[in-house]
Amino acid sequence: MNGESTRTITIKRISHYGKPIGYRHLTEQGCDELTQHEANMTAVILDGKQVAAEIRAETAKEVADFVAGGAPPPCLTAVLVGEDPASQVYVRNKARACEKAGIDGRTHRLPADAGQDELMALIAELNTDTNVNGILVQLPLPTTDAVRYDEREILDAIDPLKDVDAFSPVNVGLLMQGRPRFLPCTPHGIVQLLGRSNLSVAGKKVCVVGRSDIVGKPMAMMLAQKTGACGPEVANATVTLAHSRTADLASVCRDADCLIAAVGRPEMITADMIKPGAIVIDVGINRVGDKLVGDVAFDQAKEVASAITPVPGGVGPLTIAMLLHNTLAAAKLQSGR
Ligand SMILES: Nc1nc2c(c(=O)[nH]1)N[C@@H](CN(C=O)c1ccc(C(=O)N[C@@H](CCC(=O)O)C(=O)O)cc1)CN2
Repeated sequence: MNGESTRTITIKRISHYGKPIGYRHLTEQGCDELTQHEANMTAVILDGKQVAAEIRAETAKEVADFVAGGAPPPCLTAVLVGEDPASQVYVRNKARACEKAGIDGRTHRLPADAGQDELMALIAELNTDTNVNGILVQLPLPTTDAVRYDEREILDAIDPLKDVDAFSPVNVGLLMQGRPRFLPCTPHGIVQLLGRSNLSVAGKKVCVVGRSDIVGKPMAMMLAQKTGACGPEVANATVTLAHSRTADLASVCRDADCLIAAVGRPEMITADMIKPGAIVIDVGINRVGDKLVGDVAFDQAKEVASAITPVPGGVGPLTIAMLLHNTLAAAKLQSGR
């Protein structure tokens, strides 16, 4: 053998919703690598719409069972301040998704210049309304010449038991401690997408780019938790939380087995920043002209990655699916059923 080490490899083909996703090479050393790249395939496209439809169907079934048990339909109230076109679309889509799942979806609209006091008064009213199980304030809040909202004060005012976005300090703290009440919708959607695609990040290096309260920070926290703390799907990753001030961002990204981009800068993650065979999750939704693009330069990234989410049709649809899930969870929590 000339002193050379041998490498016994078992190749296991894996798939995502019936489509071949690549191969796992199981070596003697116990190393488990996704090496679709070596197999000379372009990345599998992770279909967020399909996974979201599956989760929404499961939630609809659970809602029907809950109501059949004598409970009123869960009620989600969205608060939309101003007329931002994207926010209007998201709120409308949330209402439609609620209706399809058997959830009572309501929307309160306030003018952009309603002001902090009026918005705080509405939150106080919704907190005490026993018919309302979930409350969300659509973000971002508008800024006008006359009015600037204190977003933190508003999110802090939402009753944590009705906080289906999981943005309140109590729910953030519970997640941090590994005993979440509600999981924030976008990171939870990503965990579901990975888990349901049989993509494990346990023991792997994950780099989350972007430290927002909505995605980056909770995402990092969830992936680093022990098995079971944030659901059975994905945990035990070694996580790096990178951001705009990270030194040599490209090499930090390139070191990751799974790269999650949530920075809000169109196509800033280029192919040279991706480790061959890495899983790439694109959370960005950027409007460039009349096109919607992610934070990842998709066409070049898919030649390097083993699996990648598209924009649109990747992470976005999962956000609303997980919101329905949280609304049902809130209704169950409040009814004690
Ligand atoms: N209170 C909240 N505000 C915001 C959240 C949130 O989770 N809670 N997240 C985003 C907006 N958002 C939901 O509110 C959201 C964004 C995108 C999608 C989505 O399905 N995107 C589609 C593309 C849709 C399009 O054409 O614009 C996709 O990616 O395929 C759903 C929900 C900020 N605010």
